[in-house]
Amino acid sequence: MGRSCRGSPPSGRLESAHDANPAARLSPGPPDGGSALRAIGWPFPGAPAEADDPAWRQTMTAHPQARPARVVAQHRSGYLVAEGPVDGVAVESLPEWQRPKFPPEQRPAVGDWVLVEEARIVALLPRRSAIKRGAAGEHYRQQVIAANVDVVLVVCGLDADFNPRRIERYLLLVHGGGAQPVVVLTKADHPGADVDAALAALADVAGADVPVLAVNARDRDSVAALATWLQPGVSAVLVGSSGAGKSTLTNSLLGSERMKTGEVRVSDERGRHTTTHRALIPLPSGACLIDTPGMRELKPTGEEDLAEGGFADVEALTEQCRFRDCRHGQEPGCAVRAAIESGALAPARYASYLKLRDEVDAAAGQLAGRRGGKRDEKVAGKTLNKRLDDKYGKR
Ligand SMILES: Nc1nc2c(ncn2[C@@H]2O[C@H](COP(=O)(O)OP(=O)(O)OP(=O)(O)O)[C@@H](O)[C@H]2O)c(=O)[nH]1
Ligand SMILES: [Zn+2]
Repeated sequence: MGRSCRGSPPSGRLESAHDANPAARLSPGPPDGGSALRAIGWPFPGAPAEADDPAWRQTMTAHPQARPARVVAQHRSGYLVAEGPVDGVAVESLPEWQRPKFPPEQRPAVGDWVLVEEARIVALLPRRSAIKRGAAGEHYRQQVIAANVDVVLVVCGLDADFNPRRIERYLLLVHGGGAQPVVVLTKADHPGADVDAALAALADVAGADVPVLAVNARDRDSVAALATWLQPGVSAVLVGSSGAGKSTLTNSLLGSERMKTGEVRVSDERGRHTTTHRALIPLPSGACLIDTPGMRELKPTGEEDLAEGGFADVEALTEQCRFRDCRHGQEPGCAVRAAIESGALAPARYASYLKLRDEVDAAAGQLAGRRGGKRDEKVAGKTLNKRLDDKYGKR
């Protein structure tokens, strides 16, 4: 979504006019017409039953007694869900989600919207976007880190943390998940910060469709530049390495000091209180931040597209090599080497491309193996390798 509009808010489709409608009174959901849900990222104005998404309306019609709620956390045998900017409550999962064979990426994750009836989830509203990563382990898995994310703020400090390669990686992984990435360079106020140099270093990393902003995360006025992407109904997440300024940014967006870890108490199924991380943070702007652990180490899932995910320039070069299976070594007519020699392609960016390409390929092979079932793993991997060879040349 919003991929073509540099600098414009992602909420155009979220704000289609739905004025007060008498049907709202008959709708499931809280009596306030949905504003409590809206504070935690419900993507549509107006009452829940008026959701501007036919699939959502259909699911809600099938469960007229149920109420929409957002998943805040996964729980031993169920989920914690919230119906507004209040503590989550424990609800039971749909039985099929508990089956060991059920694909983990199809189970609700933080940020998913579900329909709840008497402390039981009765349906999952179709996911509109997802930030996924490949999960390490013997069996290849995809892990949904956060669902229904509209905006991903890729946070990177303009100090020693500044690393175009890491930003590249985040952008590749965010791409394809359906969310708009925005690069936020913090610590612009540091004496050593060179904003112009950083923007130049990111010129081919963040394409025309990825806004880049330099801010002082401690300064509310500076952070106000993000308002465009944080309008009502928008769900945003912050990604970035430790110390990049995510908490500082969150506090400035909140306009008040908040505990660093945002601990809150929730009731578990026995009515006991446990302490947990607050996953949905309503912002004064009307947007909602999803703060979930697990965003730190992002590994490709195998579904990323290097050309569309920020490496269109390098992919285009590889297609100009004289030999289709060029390995960009000593072959004559190699467009990649020529570009590096002429300075048109930074060696570090090319190295990063190769590394990410290998990671994506490896994950894609495992993914194909998994999708094809255990027995077919080799065959599926071969087919995929052939496709990759056609695409990238033999390696
Ligand atoms: N001067 C200045 N300091 C900043 C800025 N952003 C962050 N800092 C400081 O950098 C340090 C780390 O910032 P945090 O907000 O804790 O970083 P974080 O990304 O939340 O780190 P983790 O919680 O470890 O993931 C703190 O001392 C902040 O005050 C900025 O834009 N300007
Ligand atoms: Zn070549």
